[in-house]
Amino acid sequence: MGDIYLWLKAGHVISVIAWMAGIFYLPRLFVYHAEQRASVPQMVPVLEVMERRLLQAIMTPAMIAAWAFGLSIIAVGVIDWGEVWPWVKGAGVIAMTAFHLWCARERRRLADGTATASGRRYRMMNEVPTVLMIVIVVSVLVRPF
Ligand code: HEM
Repeated sequence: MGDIYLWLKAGHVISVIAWMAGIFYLPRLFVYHAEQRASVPQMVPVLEVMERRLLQAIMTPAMIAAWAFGLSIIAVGVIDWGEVWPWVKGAGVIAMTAFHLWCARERRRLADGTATASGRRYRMMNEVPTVLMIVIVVSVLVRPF
């Protein structure tokens, strides 16, 4: 069992890295998209392709893999649900997934021209996954509660 647990954790960390790489970068592309739309319109189709590929080819498969590996680790049965940290991590992960879904919705809105958010708003939203990532990693590795 020890072996499979370690392989599942390796798969989990690898897919989380790919998911986080995309989730930190996609809102940056939204900032360029919102701010350059009027001044450099020839950038728009390029940004749309970059956003779609990043989300559909990298982030969504990586998120599904992170969930699948994470739930498999839980199924192996090593989590003490009497402690607080698994619940804090779980809340952080659900919030991260909600942020992913917000990104997917904004990508669609930017592509069909119905997005209303400013570059400044996308810049602020860009901080959300950073805060969540810190909460998740500290809760699972330091376990302060
Ligand atoms: C997608 C849903 C997720 C589920 C179901 C999940 C579940 C788990 C589980 C059960 C463990 C093993 C805990 C232990 O036995 O020590 C774990 C470890 C870990 N997870 Fe997740 N997780 C998810 C997402 C994330 C995310 C988004 C991050 C980072 C932003 C993350 C970072 C980590 C880290 C750093 C570890 C510790 C690896 C180690 O012990 O070396 N997880 N996760």
